[in-house]
Amino acid sequence: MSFRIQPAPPARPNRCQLFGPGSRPALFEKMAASAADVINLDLEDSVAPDDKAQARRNIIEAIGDVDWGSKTLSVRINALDTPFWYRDVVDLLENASERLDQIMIPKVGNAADIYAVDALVTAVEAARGRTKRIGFEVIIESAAGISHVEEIAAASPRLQAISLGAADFAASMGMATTGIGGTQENYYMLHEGQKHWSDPWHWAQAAIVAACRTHGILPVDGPFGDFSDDDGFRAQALRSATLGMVGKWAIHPRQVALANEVFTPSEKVVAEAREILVAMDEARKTGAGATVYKGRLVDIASIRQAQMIVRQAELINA
Ligand SMILES: CC(=O)SCCNC(=O)CCNC(=O)[C@H](O)C(C)(C)COP(=O)(O)OP(=O)(O)OC[C@H]1O[C@@H](n2cnc3c(N)ncnc32)[C@H](O)[C@@H]1OP(=O)(O)O
Ligand SMILES: O=CC(=O)O
Ligand SMILES: [Mg+2]
Repeated sequence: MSFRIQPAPPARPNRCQLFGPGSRPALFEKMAASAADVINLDLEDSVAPDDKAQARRNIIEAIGDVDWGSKTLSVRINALDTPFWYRDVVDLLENASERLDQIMIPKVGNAADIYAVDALVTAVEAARGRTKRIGFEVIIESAAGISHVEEIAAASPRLQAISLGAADFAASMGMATTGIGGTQENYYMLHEGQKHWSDPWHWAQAAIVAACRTHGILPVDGPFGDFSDDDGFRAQALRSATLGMVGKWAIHPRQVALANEVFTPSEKVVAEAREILVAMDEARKTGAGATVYKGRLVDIASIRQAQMIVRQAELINA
């Protein structure tokens, strides 16, 4: 471990982030009643330019009027290369109730993007005497974003979560696909005449996880576009969880239960983690740093792995 201890990420569940367009207020109560940990009301790409102003009004009203329970409530603003984003920030922070937890900044390309939003948010908060400090979450979904992911993760103490946005990421990278996440037909290795599919999102996810873990931020997998493909969603989510991500977006309500299932450690996994902690405690009493659990090595690093799983389970059940 470096001299600088790895900071812990925000201690809240983030297994599923359910999105809905701000231009469809009829969905808001349904989103609030869902089992998602985080709600993302969208002002960006699911809202047509002519509907942006009305969507802002819908969202501001709903933040105060809808019972969002204990969910984390987030609004995705428009990107910094549009004429909409400053008005999103100003209107939200001047008019929305303090129930709002976060704003999500899409298409961030470098730390300066976050600095710019932070400066505006800080000024409006001070001017309006808002007592609750708004958190940020961002989407890495461009070549610039992934190239600067570490400086982005370090950019603001407001930052709570970073998501991979597979759709815009693919577009920015010039990837030969119109699919949003998941297996890509042409991304395979050939071995003795057999195709073995690889994961084109893997490296970007791993880079995001590393940047997030370095700076105490939640790494999240973004959208999976084909909402009729439950198995495909589950496979993508399982890969993300294995890499260290804590949750995944749902762009349709049927994906919420799938994300919750994958990102909630199963009873079996938690029981095994607890057994490893007990085995290592026994080993410690005999002065050993390593022991055998179910025929395999466990050592002091296994304590940290097991603790991550137990902590995640405790967070969800809190
Ligand atoms: C690449 C990106 O940026 S992804 C993030 C931005 N995109 C989004 O926010 C899109 C979010 N999703 C949606 O807009 C919609 O789910 C769509 C357009 C994909 C599909 O909408 P519909 O055609 O209405 O879906 P469908 O008919 O299957 O809906 C089934 C039920 O779920 C409800 N529902 C649909 N979407 C949502 C949602 N996002 N949240 C909550 N409930 C929803 C419908 O109202 C319907 O309810 P009912 O049974 O009471 O009538
Ligand atoms: O905003 C999300 C994406 O995939 O693009
Ligand atoms: Mg996008």
